[in-house]
Parts: sequence; structure tokens; C-alpha cells
Amino acid sequence: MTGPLLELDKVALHFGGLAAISDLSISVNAGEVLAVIGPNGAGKTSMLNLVTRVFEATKGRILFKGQDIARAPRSKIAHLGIARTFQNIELFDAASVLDNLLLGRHRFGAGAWWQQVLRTPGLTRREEDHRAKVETVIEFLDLSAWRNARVASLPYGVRKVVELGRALCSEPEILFLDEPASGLNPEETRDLAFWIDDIRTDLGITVVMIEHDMSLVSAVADRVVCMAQGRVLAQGTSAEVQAHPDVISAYLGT
Ligand SMILES: Nc1ncnc2c1ncn2[C@@H]1O[C@H](COP(=O)(O)OP(=O)(O)OP(=O)(O)O)[C@@H](O)[C@H]1O
Repeated sequence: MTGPLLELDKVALHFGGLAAISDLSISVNAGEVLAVIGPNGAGKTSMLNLVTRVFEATKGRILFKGQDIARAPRSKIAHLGIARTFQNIELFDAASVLDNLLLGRHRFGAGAWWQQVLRTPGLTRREEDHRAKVETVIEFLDLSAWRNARVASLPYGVRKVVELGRALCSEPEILFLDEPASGLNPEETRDLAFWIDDIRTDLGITVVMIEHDMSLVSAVADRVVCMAQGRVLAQGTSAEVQAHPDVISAYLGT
């Protein structure tokens, strides 16, 4: 594939009279960790909600591997290989860690109804494949101690890891993380930095991370985009973006 893995091309999103995103163009290269930073209300989560089709762009194109997905059905997004986590963790609290992770496999299907009724060998094989993949994710994220625990009983930091695990179970090509470090203690944030690096290096998954914690951004991002008022204000390395005068003014509100 030539060109970026994902490209937002002059995208806009309006809520009534409010322009949450205006003329936004961002490229994501395969294999990179891109951090998106910006002050509150800059449009970072809206951008992610456009790519994952929670919202529909008012204008512009969103190209994933060259295909415009700006108006694709929401149900198609996971099938294309795009996964995400949420700012406010979205898991099934009453279910176990294992069952939540198995839900991450839904894009690969549960088998036709007749296979389920007849318990065909094909279905059994498919279920075994799902279990095996989930076990690799449990090992990768060091979740084995929590495998059978109900999500509701888990500490906040572990729930965040489970949500990351569920996204990985869908074997995405690109993974969006919405404020992955929020609510984590320094040790958990350090673990997260290692995992993000391993997700890119060992699993070959491209990562786009919306994050306020600049220590995490500096530790893992190859490139940083700073958004403000629904647009790109600056982009470059973490050091370049943090030193940019427009970025400093946007954070100071001047
Ligand atoms: N569903 C919605 N309806 C109306 N306005 C919305 C909606 N979602 C977001 N907005 C508005 O769009 C703008 C961008 O919000 P968004 O949540 O994308 O910013 P953000 O950069 O992610 O902020 P934060 O860092 O605080 O999460 C804000 O003015 C917000 O109030």
C-alpha cells in the first residue's frame, strides 16, 4: 500500500451551529504511534468518533487504506480492522474478563445458526480459535489473575487494561486509544507505555492515542498532532509541538 494508512481530508463536523471540527486534515502512517493532544474541547474525541462512525462527517473524506469510510455503516468499522477504547470505559460490568474479551472477537462471527444448533466441527474449531486468541491477549497484558473475575469487581486500572485487551482481541490494523492514561497511577502509566510500544512493535498495530499526559506522549509517540478549535494547530515530534508558540498559547488560553 502506498500513502497513509488513514487520512482525514478536510473533514468537518457541525452540531447545529457549533463547528466541533473544521477543515481537519490528519494523516496516520502504517506502523506509527501518533499522539493527538490539545486543550479541552479541541475536537479530539469528535475526530475519533468520526473515524469510528459514532458521528457522520458534515464534510470531507476519511480514507482508510484508500477507501472512503466517512459514510460507511458503523457496523462495518470493526470489520475493516479499526478498533478503539473509550474515555469512559465501556465494558459489560456484570460479565467476566474472559467473556468481555471474547466479545472482542465478534467481528469474526459466531457461526451460522445451524452450526450452533448442530455444534458442527467447523463451529467448534472457530470457538477454539477465538479462545486461543483471547488467551494470547490475556498473556500479553498480564491479565491471567483476573480471567474469571467480574469486571465490576476490578480496580479501575485493570478495567482499562481489559478494555485495551478487548480491542486487541479484534486483531485491528489501527487502534485508537481515548485518554488511555487518565485515572491511572504512575506505575500503571509506565506499564501502559511498554504495552503501547509492544502493540506497535510486536503486534504490528498502528496506534492513534488521544492523551493529555505528556510524559506518556513523549515516551511512546513517534509524532504528535496538536488540535485546537477543531483544527490542526501544530504537528511534529513531541518536543517540537510542546515548544510551538501557538500550542503554548492554546493551552494558556491566550
Ligand atoms: N454530541 C455532541 N453534541 C454537541 N456538541 C458536542 C458533542 N460532542 C462534542 N461536542 C462539542 O464539540 C466540541 C469538541 O468536543 P470534543 O469532546 O471532541 O473535544 P476534546 O478535544 O475531546 O475534549 P476533551 O479533551 O475535554 O475530551 C466541544 O465544544 C464539545 O462541547
